[in-house]
Amino acid sequence: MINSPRILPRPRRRLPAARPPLPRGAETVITSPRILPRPRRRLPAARPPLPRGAAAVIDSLRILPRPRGRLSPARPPLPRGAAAVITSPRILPRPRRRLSAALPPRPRGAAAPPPAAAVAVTDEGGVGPRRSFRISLRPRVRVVPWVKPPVARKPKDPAKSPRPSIEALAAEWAKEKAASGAPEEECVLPFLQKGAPKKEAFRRLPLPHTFQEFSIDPIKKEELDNGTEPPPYKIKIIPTGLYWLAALGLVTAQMSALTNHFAERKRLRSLRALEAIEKDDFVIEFVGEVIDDETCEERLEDMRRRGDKNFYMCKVKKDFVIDATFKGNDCRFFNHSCEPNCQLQKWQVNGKTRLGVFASKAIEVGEPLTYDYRFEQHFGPEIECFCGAQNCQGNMSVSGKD
Ligand SMILES: C[S@@+](CC[C@H](N)C(=O)[O-])C[C@H]1O[C@@H](n2cnc3c(N)ncnc32)[C@H](O)[C@@H]1O
Repeated sequence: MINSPRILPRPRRRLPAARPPLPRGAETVITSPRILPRPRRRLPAARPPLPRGAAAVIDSLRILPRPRGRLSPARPPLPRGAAAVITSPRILPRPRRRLSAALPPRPRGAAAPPPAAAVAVTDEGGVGPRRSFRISLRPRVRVVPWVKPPVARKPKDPAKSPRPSIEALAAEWAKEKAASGAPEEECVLPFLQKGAPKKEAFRRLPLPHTFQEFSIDPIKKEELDNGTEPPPYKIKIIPTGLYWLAALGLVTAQMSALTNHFAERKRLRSLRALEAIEKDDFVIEFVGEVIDDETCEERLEDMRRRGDKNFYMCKVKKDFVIDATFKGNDCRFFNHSCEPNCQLQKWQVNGKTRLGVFASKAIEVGEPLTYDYRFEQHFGPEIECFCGAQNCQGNMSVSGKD
């Protein structure tokens, strides 16, 4: 499992210089995911220069002055039980020297920040659900480890029996599996095997996916229940070989059309595996706001009017649309592929319908994670498909179905 973000070299093509270059050694902290627009041209220079050393909190289109004390104390905690809201990226100041000085030091002996989830988001540009201005990621940009804020725990209900541990559930699962006649080696859970990364138990659930297993994922559940923000998505910039070819002067008219095509592809934010995933493994749950058809239509209309290109809705059934536009987890970054390595499945868990992504083949570390939207009920206009698969259908028919 890769725990630290790898920032790969910036592609050759220069990004629009809408933003002045960061001073040497400056760092930017990306603390929460935000799908940024793909500005066609330069953004209007309406943004006044920040005063020296000032930090900006970007919340939609408003640039707020930095509060005196902590970075964003103005944001009230979410109500209990509310889903974690992914609303805005917080850009920390561009300090003259080291950014880390601006962050509170980790107390002695404190645990290291939590490792990455089983998946990482790579930013190759993208169009977001809300208009904002572009954040230029420069080669020196570094993702600073996220320190989990203290969790507001719910008081325990003494009447409720304590939740069984993962190990207890695993033992129960192994017993069931053995009873079903499975060979001995299949009755051992991968994450309990010697040398297996401990975190795996909490990030992904093993085979087979009983309802019980599907409904336990303590970390994900906690993120959704306690109203804290989920960990930031790791951003990687993947260079495209085509830019090197372009630099070598091999660009013909056809070639430039191809480059444009790939430049389009490059803008796709994608999700990559941070650990090897076996076939049929549970990868992640598709979560978001559950909205009815009417709200869904309204939101789609808003998005069309704004010219949004990325859609994050998935229709489960009538009046049951999961919208990960404003609230969601890494699952919202799964791209479509005509030759996917995952599959979105509908599950009934304790009487509730839930969506889970499962690996449809063995997946290597670093591989982009995809599923086929055409077999799922995804929304959005019919758009050209950039999946690059040999059997690519050319477009994604992603209109909603009942
Ligand atoms: C659920 S989002 C996936 C994450 C998205 N790439 C992003 O940057 O946020 C779905 C959107 O991604 C884009 N997308 C996903 N797969 C694509 C593909 N194969 N070709 C073109 N666009 C794709 C489409 O704009 C689609 O509406």
